[in-house]
Amino acid sequence: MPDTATFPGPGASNAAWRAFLHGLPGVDAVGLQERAARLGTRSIKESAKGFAIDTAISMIDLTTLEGADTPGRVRALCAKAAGPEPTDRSVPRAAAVCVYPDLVGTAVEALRGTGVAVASVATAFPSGRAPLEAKLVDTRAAVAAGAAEIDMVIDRGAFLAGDYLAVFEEIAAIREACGDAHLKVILETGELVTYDNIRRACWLAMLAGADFVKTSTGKVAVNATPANTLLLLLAVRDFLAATGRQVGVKAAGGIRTSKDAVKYLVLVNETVGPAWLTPRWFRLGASSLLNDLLMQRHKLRTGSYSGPDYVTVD
Ligand SMILES: O=C[C@H](O)COP(=O)(O)O
Repeated sequence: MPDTATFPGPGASNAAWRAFLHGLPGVDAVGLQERAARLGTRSIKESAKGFAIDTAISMIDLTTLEGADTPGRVRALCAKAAGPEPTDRSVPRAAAVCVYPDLVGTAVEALRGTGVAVASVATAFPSGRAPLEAKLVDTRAAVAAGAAEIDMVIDRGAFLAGDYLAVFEEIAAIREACGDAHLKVILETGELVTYDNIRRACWLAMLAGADFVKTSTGKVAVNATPANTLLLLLAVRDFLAATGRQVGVKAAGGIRTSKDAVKYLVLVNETVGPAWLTPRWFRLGASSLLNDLLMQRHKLRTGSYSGPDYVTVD
């Protein structure tokens, strides 16, 4: 675990950042994948399944990030996030609804008084390719419209070119533009090529002020995986030990089944433990997971799957 004495201080040069990030311990890729796979096969007791499903529902950032999104679609999603099963009030609400910045106002209106947060992607999502000034405008607009959480994506081009200082400064500037809103930093792990790079990007984001580190946009070939999520969990654990500051983790992209969601909860429980096992510190970013969780919940309670009319279309 890195010592705080080795952290680059304010005004550190790119060379200092490079020395710090490349001085982090290398990732044992085979060991990481084996550990993630082993934890993924761990079964949970039948009695704990209901709790796990409800916990997963409460951790969802219910997401729609399509060019064809409409206010009507966002309102329907908000209704679903606030009351996933209208005839059963025991179903927990989702943690947040995640939308593009121009739809934040619609979501804020629809979710008022429900306790569900509005999250918005910003900073030229999903590519991250725009001038910093445009990214700041994007972020401020989303916050001004009422977003309580901003999901920013890092500039992978700068990171892969070794321009760590630029990535650090950009995250720090967006963190400042967020004001009271929480900042989730999307590393886009599927484009960072190596596990060592994922660990470096994660430390860079945490040191720049990220409230959450998030695996993926959901828009590339490889999104959340148990291995890259495990790597983030180990980093936030080490960061807490080194600095006393807790950072959340969001696994996002490609998580569609209850089985997968429960695997992520087992990963959290077995690595960083109950301190992260709440929506405050762990999220599942997903556009089409909720229905499967609702169907499994119904099966657990009644012994049979519901008919096709039981859940609304995602
Ligand atoms: O942040 C959430 C992701 O964009 C959702 O990805 P997904 O559509 O694969 O569930």
